[in-house]
Amino acid sequence: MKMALRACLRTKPGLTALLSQLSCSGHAAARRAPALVAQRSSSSTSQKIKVDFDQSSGVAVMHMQSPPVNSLSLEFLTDVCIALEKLEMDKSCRGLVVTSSQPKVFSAGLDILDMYGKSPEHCAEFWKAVQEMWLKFYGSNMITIAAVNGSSPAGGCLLSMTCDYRIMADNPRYSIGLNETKLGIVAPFWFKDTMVNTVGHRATEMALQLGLLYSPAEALKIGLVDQLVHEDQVLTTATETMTKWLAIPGILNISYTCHFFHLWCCNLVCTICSCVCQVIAAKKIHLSQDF
Ligand SMILES: CC/C=C\CC/C=C/CC(=O)SCCNC(=O)CCNC(=O)[C@H](O)C(C)(C)COP(=O)(O)OP(=O)(O)OC[C@H]1O[C@@H](n2cnc3c(N)ncnc32)[C@H](O)[C@@H]1OP(=O)(O)O
Repeated sequence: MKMALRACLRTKPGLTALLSQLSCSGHAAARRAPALVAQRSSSSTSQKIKVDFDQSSGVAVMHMQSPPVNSLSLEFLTDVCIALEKLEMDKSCRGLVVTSSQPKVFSAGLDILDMYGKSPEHCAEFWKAVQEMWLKFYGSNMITIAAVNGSSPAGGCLLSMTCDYRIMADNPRYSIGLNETKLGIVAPFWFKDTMVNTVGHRATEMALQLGLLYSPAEALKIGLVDQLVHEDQVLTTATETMTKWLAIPGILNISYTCHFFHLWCCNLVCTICSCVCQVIAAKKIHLSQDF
C-alpha cells in the first residue's frame, strides 16, 4: 500500500495535488532544519530527533528522542517532517530505519496535551502535521523500517504501520495497537485504512471496535508486526533487514506499486461513497425526528 501511494505521488499530479491539500509543507519549511552534511557518514540533530546517515550503505537511522514517551506534538511532528524532507531530497539515501531513544517506549502516539484546551488554529495546524507525517512516511521513496523497541499505542502504532516492515522487541510488557476506542475517540478513516492494509479487514474491525492493544506475540500473530527479536537486537536486525530490501532493484517495487495503487483507488472511492451514505442517513434520521 505504501508503494501504491509512492507511485501515485510520483505519477498522478491530480492526486498529488489532492493529497498535498492534506499536507502542510509550508509550516514545516518555516521551521529550522537540521543539517545533513554530504559526507561518508553524517549525523544531524534537532531538539527532538537525531538522524545518523551512513552514505556507504545509503541507510539513515532516525532516533526519536522526545522524552518521556516520544508523544507526537506539533513541534515533534514538524521536526520529523523536516528531517524526512531532507532525506528524501538526498538521492543517496535509499533506506530509513525509525527507532526510539527512550527506554520502553517507541511512541505514545499523539500528544494529548497538544490536543487539549488549545485554540482551533493550533488544533488545525496540529492535525495537518499528523497528516503530513503520515503522507511523508507512506509516500516515501525510501524503504522504511520501524524498529519498535517499546510500546507503541495509537498514533505510535500508525507511525510504525506507515513503514514497509516492522521489527518489535520481544518483551511481553510492551504493547502496540490502535486503542483510540478505549480513549473515547473514533480512529480517523485513514488510520483504519492503514491498518486494513497491514492486517486485513477482520483483524482491523476487531482491533478498532474493541480498542485492542496487542502484546508483541499477538501482534506478530495478526501481522501487525513482521518480526520479533530480543530487545537488544531490534536496531541491528533492522539494519540487516534493510540490506535485503535494498538488494531488490527499485523498479520491481514500482511494478508492485501498480497493483496496490488500484486497490488504494478502490478504497478511496468506497470511503467517499460511505461518507455520502452516512450524510444521507444522518439527514433521514434528523428529518424523521422532526415528525
Ligand atoms: C485533533 C485530533 C482528533 C482525533 C485524534 C484521533 C487519533 C488519536 C490518536 C492518538 O494517538 S491519541 C493518544 C493515545 N495515546 C495513548 O493512549 C498512550 C497513553 N500512554 C501510555 O499508554 C503510556 O504512557 C506508555 C505505554 C506510552 C508509556 O508508559 P510508561 O513508560 O509507564 O510511562 P507513563 O505512563 O508513566 O508516562 C510517562 C509520562 O508521559 C506522559 N504521556 C504518556 N502518553 C502521553 C501522550 N500520548 N501525550 C502526552 N503525554 C503522554 C504521561 O502523562 C507521563 O507524564 P508525567 O508528567 O506524569 O510523568
